[in-house]
Amino acid sequence: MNLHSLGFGQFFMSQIEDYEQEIDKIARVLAVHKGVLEVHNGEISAQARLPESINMQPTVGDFVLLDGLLDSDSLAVKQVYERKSLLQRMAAGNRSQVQPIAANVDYALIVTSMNDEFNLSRLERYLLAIQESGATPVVVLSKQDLCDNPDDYIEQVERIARGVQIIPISAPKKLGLDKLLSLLSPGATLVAIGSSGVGKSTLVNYICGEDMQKTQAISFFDKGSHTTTSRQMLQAANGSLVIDTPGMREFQPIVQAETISEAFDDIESKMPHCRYRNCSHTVEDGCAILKAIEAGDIDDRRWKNYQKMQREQDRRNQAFKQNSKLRWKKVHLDMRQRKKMEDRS
Ligand SMILES: Nc1nc2c(ncn2[C@@H]2O[C@H](COP(=O)(O)OP(=O)(O)OP(=O)(O)O)[C@@H](O)[C@H]2O)c(=O)[nH]1
Ligand SMILES: [Zn+2]
Repeated sequence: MNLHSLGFGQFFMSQIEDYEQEIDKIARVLAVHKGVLEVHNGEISAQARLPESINMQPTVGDFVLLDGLLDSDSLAVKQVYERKSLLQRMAAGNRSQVQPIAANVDYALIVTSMNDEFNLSRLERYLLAIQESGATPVVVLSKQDLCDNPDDYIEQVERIARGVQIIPISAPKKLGLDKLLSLLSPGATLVAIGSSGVGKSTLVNYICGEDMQKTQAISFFDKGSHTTTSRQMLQAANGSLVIDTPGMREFQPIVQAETISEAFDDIESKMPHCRYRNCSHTVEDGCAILKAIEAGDIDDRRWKNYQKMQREQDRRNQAFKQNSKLRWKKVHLDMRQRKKMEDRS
């Protein structure tokens, strides 16, 4: 066991300035608690403090440089390495704050159950966030044992997620496990995301093996003292790394305009065919979108979701702009204040 068995590779090596100095002080973040990180270097785990002056806020899956060896008494994070991928969303409740979910993920499993919980618009939103993150999305359709028509669900997903692997599973019937396991390779990182109760933790236990706690090389912190409200990384018996996340009630992905355009190309490619250049696609005669919806070429649901994501993107841009304006205002005020003080002295 070493850092490489935790997914450390060339991408991170190339960021190391002084190999001899740094390599023994690098670790991966297993969990984040208030101001304290649980880290592991493939051999031992440790806790590290998070100074306020850090270059970026670490999250589960990050590789960090510490200020000492992992067996030191008191450790702090010195640096967070650039990420291979970063899954994030807008914080629920605070519409101008970005919340990282997991870093350096290879596969992001969107878990959704084949029952009333199933929601294509939400799935679309998860898919866009993953596309933006740099990870590969996989759709896991859970609770197949409770469903009479799994093929209906699979077809619906296929329509909105072209080229994305779809894996129907049942934990009690042990269906789909082989397909899931084929994604796992030593050092690969997976994250499971989705609403509460869809079976993420069940899936993670399923992947990691029932007797995970015993077989695992990574010794995990006492689960009893941390509630399942926090994200954490576990290691499966075959050496892949799996991140469990708490259910998300509200999911606003952070996506660039280009990502939206790419994902909704079926919609945007019709817009130039509207009769009027500035068509609002609401009431106009000769609107290609309205026509396509009417003809059933575009799903009304998908159109609404597209519009919602566009609106959210506009609002985010506004909020970010506002934030940076405020920051600059403060910088200028500080500067003026300092100048005054200097003038006086
Ligand atoms: N019948 C059936 N039940 C399942 C399956 N997977 C999970 N469950 C059950 O669904 C319930 C919720 O499963 P969890 O794994 O805790 O769901 P979760 O997504 O981790 O939920 P949160 O931790 O709240 O986000 C549990 O009672 C599981 O036993 C499945 O494939 N079939
Ligand atoms: Zn139009």
